[in-house]
Amino acid sequence: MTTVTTQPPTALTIAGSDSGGGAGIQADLHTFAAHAVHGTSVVTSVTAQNTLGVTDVHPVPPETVSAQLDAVLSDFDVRAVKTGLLPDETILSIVAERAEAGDLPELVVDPVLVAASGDKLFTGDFGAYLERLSPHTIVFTPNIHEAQALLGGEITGLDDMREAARALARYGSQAVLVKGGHGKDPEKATDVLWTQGQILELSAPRVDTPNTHGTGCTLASAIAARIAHGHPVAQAVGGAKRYLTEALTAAASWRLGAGPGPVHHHHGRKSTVL
Ligand SMILES: Nc1ncnc2c1ncn2[C@@H]1O[C@H](COP(=O)(O)OP(=O)(O)OP(=O)(O)O)[C@@H](O)[C@H]1O
Ligand SMILES: Cc1ncc(COP(=O)(O)O)c(N)n1
Repeated sequence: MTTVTTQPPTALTIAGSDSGGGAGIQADLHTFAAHAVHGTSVVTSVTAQNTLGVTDVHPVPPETVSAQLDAVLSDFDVRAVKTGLLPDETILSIVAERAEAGDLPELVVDPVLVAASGDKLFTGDFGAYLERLSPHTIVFTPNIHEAQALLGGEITGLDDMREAARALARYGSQAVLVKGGHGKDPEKATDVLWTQGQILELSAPRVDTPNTHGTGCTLASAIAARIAHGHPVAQAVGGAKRYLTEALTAAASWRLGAGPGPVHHHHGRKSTVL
C-alpha cells in the first residue's frame, strides 16, 4: 500500500520550555502537529515547572537564541511564527529586531507576563511588547490580566474587553484578541477580537475542567498553524477556538498532576499504540 502524504507548511514557535509538558514549546509543538504543520522552535528560556507552579526560570543566552533563529530562518520556508515566553527585554529585543527586518512572517504574539500559577515570567518593562512587537504582529493575544497590565485600569466585563482590544490595536497589531478565559461568566468563555476596525465576539461553552494549563499557548499556536495553512485571521481565530474547546473537553477527566493539567492536543486522532 502506498501512503501519499502532503508536505506540511512550516511554523516557528519562539517560547519557553515547560518541563511539565502542558504549556510553552511543548504545547506549541503538539498543537502544530495536530494541525499538520511542521513545527520548528527557538527556546528562549528553560523553566522548571509542573502543574503546581514554576520553581525556576533560566533564560537561554541571547547568542543562543540568535543562533537558533539563524538556523531555522536560513533553512526553512517559515509561513507563520508564534511567540510565547520571552523572559526579558534583551531576548524580546532580539525577536523585535528580526520582526523589524521582516524575517518573522505572520507573527502571532502571546504576551506571557505571569503564569496562571501567579509566577512572574517576564522581568522587563511591559511597554516593550507594545512599542517593539505590536507594529509587526498579525494577532496579539493577551488575556484579561495581561491586557490590564499592558494598559493599566481594570477589565471587569465585555465592554471593557472591547475597549481594551481597541486600545491595544492602536499600537499597530493587525488584529487583537482579548481572551476571556479568566472572565466571570460561568456558562461561556468569550473572547473579543478586533480586526479590520471591527469587533467580533467569539463565545464557547465554558468547559468544567481543572485542566486549563497552557490554554493560551495552545490557542496562539493553533492560530499560527491555521495562518500557516493560509486561513485569513478571523477564520484562523474562530477555528483555533473550536479546536481548543474540544481539547479542553477531551481532557476534562484527566488527572496528570496534582494541579491544573494540560489539554488534549490530539483529541479526535486515534493513537498509534492502541
Ligand atoms: N474552562 C474553559 N472553557 C472553555 N474555554 C476556556 C476555558 N478556560 C479558558 N478558555 C479559553 O481558552 C483560551 C485562553 O484563554 P485564557 O484567558 O485562559 O488565556 P491565558 O490566561 O493566556 O491562558 P493560560 O491559562 O494558558 O495562561 C480562550 O479562548 C478562553 O476563552
Ligand atoms: C514555558 C511557559 N510558557 C507559557 C506559560 C503560560 O501558561 P500558563 O499561563 O497556562 O501557566 C507557562 N506557564 N510556561
